[in-house]
Amino acid sequence: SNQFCDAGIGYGESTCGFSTPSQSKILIKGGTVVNAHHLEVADVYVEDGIIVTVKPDIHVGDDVSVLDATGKFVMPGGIDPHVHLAMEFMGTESIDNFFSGQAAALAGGTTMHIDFVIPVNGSLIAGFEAYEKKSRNSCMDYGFHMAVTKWDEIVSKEMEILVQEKGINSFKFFLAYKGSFMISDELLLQGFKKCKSLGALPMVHAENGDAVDEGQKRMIELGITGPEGHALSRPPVLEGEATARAIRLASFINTPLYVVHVMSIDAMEEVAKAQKSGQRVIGEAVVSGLVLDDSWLWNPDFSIAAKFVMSPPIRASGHDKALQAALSRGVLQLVGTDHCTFNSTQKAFGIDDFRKIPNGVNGIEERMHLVWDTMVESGQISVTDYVRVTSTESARIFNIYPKKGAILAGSDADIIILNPNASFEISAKSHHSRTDTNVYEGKRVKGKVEVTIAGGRIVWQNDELKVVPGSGKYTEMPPFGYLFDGIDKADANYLSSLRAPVKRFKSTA
Ligand SMILES: NC(=O)NCCC(=O)O
Ligand SMILES: [Zn+2]
Ligand SMILES: [Zn+2]
Repeated sequence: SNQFCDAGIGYGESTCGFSTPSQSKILIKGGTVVNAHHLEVADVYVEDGIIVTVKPDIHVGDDVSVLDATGKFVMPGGIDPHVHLAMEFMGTESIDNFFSGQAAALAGGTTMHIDFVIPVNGSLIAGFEAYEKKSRNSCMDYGFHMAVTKWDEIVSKEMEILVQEKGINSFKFFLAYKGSFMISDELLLQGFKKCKSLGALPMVHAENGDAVDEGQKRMIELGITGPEGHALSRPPVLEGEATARAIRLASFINTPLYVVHVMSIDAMEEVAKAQKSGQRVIGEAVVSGLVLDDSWLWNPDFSIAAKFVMSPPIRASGHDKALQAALSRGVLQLVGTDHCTFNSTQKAFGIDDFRKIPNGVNGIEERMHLVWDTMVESGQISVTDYVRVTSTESARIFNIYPKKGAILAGSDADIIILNPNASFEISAKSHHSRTDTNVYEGKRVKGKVEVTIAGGRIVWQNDELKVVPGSGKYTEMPPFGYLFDGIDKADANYLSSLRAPVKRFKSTA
């Protein structure tokens, strides 16, 4: 049997679905091909993992697998910019590893994700090496962000090595999780400066960790120890404060900034305000923030309530709709998931104390469907905007466009075929994640990814996965992406304004 055949994962039938797909030539016929800037009815011809031609009426020989996409949308595979597979966190490890999480992703139309490397004892390089091992059984392409959790000359040097030699172009700073990942403003400033000098994008988890700590103590003193205490202990004002602080410090350094998982109106409005003043701030939505509300946290069944515990918390009804509107207005530019799954046993670590419930929800498999159903089916965004927020914008921000995020000649053959007329119900019974629950349980969605092609192979078709461990490639992401264009000119203008000579005289009075 295959060493990756993991009991509890239903990949295909008796074989675990590990028949090696052999289609090296594929023609997708008659679909509506959608890119972020344009949509047209055309055929797409793929050979050896690369898109060769996109135009109407392509004719091919018998050695080519033909897929009929008439009446369907042919789009770039999703890129999930925010994922934590096999993450050691809160005394345990998130249960989807690189293989199971990616298999789930592929079944849901996502063909690439960017994961967060966590340092080992503060060492970035040791963390990177650990993640190289974790990701060896990958079945789809992936990239890495790097978290920075302490500061010294070694860390600074390691950042250089990671950017210049290891294909990393983004660093995440946690303003929350006091006592573990949280960093000070001093470190944040040093980190921002270093990122800017390397052309790497700083990212922040924006919640005030000191205040969260205080809020948690307050809840425990009040005797509120259940999952609702999680939301009550870290209200939107703490997300708004940290978002504003990070944005203003980024402005002071004059670096672009990426705010991960914007979960509240408070944080979203800070992002909007900064953008309005011309600051380069990216706001990332996550699916849970767009479609869920916090009422679940008051569910009397602990195992139901606990599965919704993530940070920043899922907010009261109203924040979800406001975040959807922000996504359609362009205040939030892209959608991730923060997929970080813990099963019921792991969640139960916090049965007597919400502070011990491992934080995180699923979503890597559901994101493409939920964004389609919530945003496109409702008429809030166009089909081209759907491609932009689920794929293209990630590729542009992390500087891998148009290799990823486009259906263009020369791009990687990461493609989905979505049937807008099909619908299905999301359930832990049928999902492909290793976790035993699903925060979207029972939700019916319109629109279904019927085919996923990753790296030129058909990996998802007829509700069956054919995935190969080890077939996913690490995707290096070069520094100085588009967000850095012109930053040097702004700096030069600023410096020359400081050095404008002041004609000064000495007062004799
Ligand atoms: N979000 C969450 O609850 N878990 C993953 C770690 C993080 O992104 O903060
Ligand atoms: Zn976070
Ligand atoms: Zn996260």
